[in-house]
Amino acid sequence: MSETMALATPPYPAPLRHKAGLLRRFVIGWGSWIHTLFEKSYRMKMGTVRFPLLRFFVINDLALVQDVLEEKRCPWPKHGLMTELLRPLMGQSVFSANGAQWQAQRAMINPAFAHAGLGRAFPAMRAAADAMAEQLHRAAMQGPVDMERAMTAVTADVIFRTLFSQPLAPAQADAVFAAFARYQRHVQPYAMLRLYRLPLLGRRRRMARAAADIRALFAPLVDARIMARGALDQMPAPGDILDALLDARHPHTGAPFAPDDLLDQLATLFLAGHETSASALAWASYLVACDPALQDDLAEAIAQVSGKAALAPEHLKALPMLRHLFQETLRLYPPVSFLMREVTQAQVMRGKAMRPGDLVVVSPWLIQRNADHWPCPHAFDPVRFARPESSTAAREAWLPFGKGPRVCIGQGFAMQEAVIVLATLLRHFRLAPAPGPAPEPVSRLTLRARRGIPLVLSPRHGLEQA
Ligand code: HEM
Repeated sequence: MSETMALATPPYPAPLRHKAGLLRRFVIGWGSWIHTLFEKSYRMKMGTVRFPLLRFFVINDLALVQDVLEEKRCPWPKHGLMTELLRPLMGQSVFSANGAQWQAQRAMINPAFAHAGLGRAFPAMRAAADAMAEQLHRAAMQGPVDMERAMTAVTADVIFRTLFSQPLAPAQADAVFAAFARYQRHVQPYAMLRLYRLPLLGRRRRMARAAADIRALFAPLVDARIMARGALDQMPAPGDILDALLDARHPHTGAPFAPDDLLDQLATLFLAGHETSASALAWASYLVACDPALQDDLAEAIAQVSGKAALAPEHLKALPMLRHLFQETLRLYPPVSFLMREVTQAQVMRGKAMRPGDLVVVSPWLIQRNADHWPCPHAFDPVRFARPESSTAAREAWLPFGKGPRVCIGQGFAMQEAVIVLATLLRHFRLAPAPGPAPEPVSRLTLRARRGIPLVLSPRHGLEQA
């Protein structure tokens, strides 16, 4: 395997030599957070960044990270700025709510989420991955394929099937991709204008329009399901997440979700459930495209494990290297690169005085690229996840899904989905980077590539299932 070869360093923005001043940070931060980082950001235990509106404390020290994310000493709610950035898309849902409201929502969603139990979700994931392969065979004949778009289509299809028991049409998936890209384009300047206390220049309206385009997908499906449940008492319910959300009751009041709240939760599960996975899968396909030896080893392992049979749950267990590829991708390109929390009590951390309202940033991007935890931190080395000496780092300094009570509800779902999608992709195609510049990661709400991730896909005859 590629273990003995020199390790490749996939693209990331060259850190600035020194911390940028207010004006420079505004200009650079307009397009992407990670471009404002400077060399010391990748080494320091804790740093401070001042904006006219807010002070940010960036915490990389693992003991402090645990203190914040585990909330053992005091509450560390999601910061109001983050809630504001997400509100048009998700309302006040389980991703952004705090305190008792969040607790009740999570309690109502947890059983709904058991409906996405991994065994149960498997067929939906496999069907979406097979549909992806079919579409990609057609698309690949036209030239390089943008993997960001392709991975959005398949992950949106997976979550749609799990939520609503029906596939998402490719045209709908494209519309979601375009609307979310518009949202991302406006949200980053919005955040900068807010932080600098400047007029928002219509950004809020444009974000609301993009969000409405995405949310419009759901209302007709909910209405149709409610009617069907009323009319067809005798018919078995599909038993998907929508059914479970309709049956969910508030732990104290016994009330169901109000119609708007239900839409907020559906939009949240849809967006959190596909945008992040799409980003990581697009980077994973790029990383493997740049390592032909690894790619051939993986394709051979998939063929050995499953032959030409349809993928089954037991095949996934026998493909640890595919899992390590995805873990390493999430280390290098965490889709949620910054977690934001609010200081609720005045306190001192590493000699820095914090006041209520200050913003604390825990950054998977920085922690997972810190040389104190990871040797050759910017290099692509999936095998590191197989080495016993990485186990402490993998436990403590690998947090693409967050940690503590607010840890991602879909972690197991995402890992299973990734292995199915990557196995299907590698079974059908040999991947190579398209000619032209390497993709450039930019981080806004999620981490994406500035101009997409184009790959050349050549059919691998003989390995795809019969
Ligand atoms: C590679 C894929 C994924 C990544 C990297 C990811 C990452 C994250 C992270 C970092 C958080 C915590 C944010 C914070 O602490 O501020 C989170 C929360 C969440 N994620 Fe994921 N996620 C992924 C896939 C999914 C999937 C597939 C679903 C649903 C099907 C999902 C649903 C959620 C929800 C509902 C929350 C909010 C949990 C709460 O606050 O109680 N995510 N995710």
